[in-house]
Amino acid sequence: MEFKDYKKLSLANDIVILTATDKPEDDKRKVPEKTLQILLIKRYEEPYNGFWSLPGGFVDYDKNLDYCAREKLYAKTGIKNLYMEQLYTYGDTNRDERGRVVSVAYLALVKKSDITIQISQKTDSSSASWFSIEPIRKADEIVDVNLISEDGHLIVKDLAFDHKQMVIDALNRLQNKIEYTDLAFNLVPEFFTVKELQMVYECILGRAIQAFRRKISDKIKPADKMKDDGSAYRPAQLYRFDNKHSKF
Ligand SMILES: O=P(O)(O)OC[C@H]1O[C@@H](O)[C@H](O)[C@@H]1O
Repeated sequence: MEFKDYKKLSLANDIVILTATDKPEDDKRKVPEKTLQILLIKRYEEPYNGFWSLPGGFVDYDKNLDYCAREKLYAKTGIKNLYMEQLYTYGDTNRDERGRVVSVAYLALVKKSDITIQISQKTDSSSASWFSIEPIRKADEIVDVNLISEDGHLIVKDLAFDHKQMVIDALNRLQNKIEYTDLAFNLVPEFFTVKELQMVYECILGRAIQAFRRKISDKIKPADKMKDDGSAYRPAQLYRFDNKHSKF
């Protein structure tokens, strides 16, 4: 067969954008636990009209794949310059009823403080929203997920297309990579306490980590600052990422 004889496919990008944020905390004296959140977009057209979905879209014929993913992300959410890696390629023949659409999914990590303002500036910001992630694990693997709106009222169990599987795969990727890479530092501000960093690791892994300070010590360095939250307690030392050991 010649090139012209092969039927052409359509190509899409989808992006799993994750951030870590404080869980609502009753006891104001404690460092709040963290929860992972994901940015979803509401669809206002068929297929899956009215469903929540990952930000994404079709790849432009004349643009590079990674460039397109970043451009679509910016167009739909106002976010740019964030950590992003390819996750997986989703190619089931029936994944999109409009035709043969293969989607290359990306995992993006972002500090929430960097992007809140940009989202609120978007004209259609009402269609973009953060959801807290409640992973369902079997042994150590994440096998399903519930997504809960920030006010806790809406629980999303199904997403458009195969996007829920993309979310599950992204969470497993993050969980598997976090212990041997520096990925977690994309989810904390420039200055953080050891306890805050530990909470980020623990919410990704879904379990407590013993002797965390010792395990992390060669990746962080003290900053010339203390965290004073106004409480009667001693201010905590702030640290920053020490990227001399970075694998990136
Ligand atoms: O959002 P539109 O442009 O309709 O279509 C793009 C979507 O079509 C799906 O196959 C992809 O997963 C992507 O999210």
